[in-house]
Amino acid sequence: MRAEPGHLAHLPAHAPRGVWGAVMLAIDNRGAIDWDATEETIARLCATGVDGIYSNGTACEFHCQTEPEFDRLCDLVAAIAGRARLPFQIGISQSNPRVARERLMRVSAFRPAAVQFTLPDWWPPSDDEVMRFVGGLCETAPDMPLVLYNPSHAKRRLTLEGIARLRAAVPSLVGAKLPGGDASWYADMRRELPGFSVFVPGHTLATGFAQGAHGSYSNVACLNPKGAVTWWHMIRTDAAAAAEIETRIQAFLATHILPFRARYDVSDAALDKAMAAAGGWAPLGPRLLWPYRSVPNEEIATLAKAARTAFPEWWQ
Ligand SMILES: CC(=O)N[C@H]1[C@H]([C@H](O)[C@H](O)CO)O[C@](O)(C(=O)O)C[C@@H]1O
Repeated sequence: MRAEPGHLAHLPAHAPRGVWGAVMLAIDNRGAIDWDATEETIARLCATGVDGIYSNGTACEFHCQTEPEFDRLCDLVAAIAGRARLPFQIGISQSNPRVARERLMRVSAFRPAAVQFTLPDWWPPSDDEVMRFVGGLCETAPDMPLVLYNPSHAKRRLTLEGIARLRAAVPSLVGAKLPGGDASWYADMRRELPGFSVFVPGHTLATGFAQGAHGSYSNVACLNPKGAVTWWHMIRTDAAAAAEIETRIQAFLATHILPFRARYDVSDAALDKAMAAAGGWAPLGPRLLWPYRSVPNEEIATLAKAARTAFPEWWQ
């Protein structure tokens, strides 16, 4: 069974939907955060028509930020998104659960639309510990909508049934950011999580939406936020055209992006930032914070050309 085309309408009003753009950090030649360029990047992202922006996902290198950097970035994101009247989410994710809880306490003051969190990560938490952790986040900020970020590289992966149990116990859990799956995964998702916002990877959004997903914290928006927004509109109005674009996106990733993993031994954050640098919509290079490796600068011009050849309509 396919999902109702109107499945977005079945979400509660405050649940996230659509294409959200990742805040990414501009890094200077010495390896420090370039705050001016980062500010400019966030402002440009806000002007692209995305449904919202979020900071401190993987692409934002949350795992490498110090606490003062985290606070400064939250301040910046809240100010710029506020000025643009755009919803924003902040990730409080941290492998140390007590530090994550402290981040949650501090960001509540900025009134984000929701907060994203990963599970405690050094020692994989048991079911009971997961429940205590998420319950504790809810106690810390009872009115804050929570979004679980449980990617495929998380040390503890929850099943859809596990997420449903968590949601039953913690009603402020409104959504999750998940790797998605095949048709049977989506069938399980529709059964287990009705009215719950499920976001899937950017390059699978057309097939994901057709099967009941509600949006994406999107890698396609790293490459070209306006293009990702146009595509999202198409996904809801012209499924055949949207599927054709998805085929092109996946071919582009397979041919031009994923090979960087083996060639340079880089992380997903490095792939996202290489795409952003090639997209050229912001003063952003491919460099990551220490100690992570990046796609070398010399690759960006070739990648930029490949992107414009693959999606000429996005750079007109
Ligand atoms: C393929 C894709 O869209 N990847 C995106 C992922 C996934 O949305 C998430 O891991 C769920 O699979 O989130 C990010 O890492 C993040 O939040 O910074 C950005 C990245 O571009």
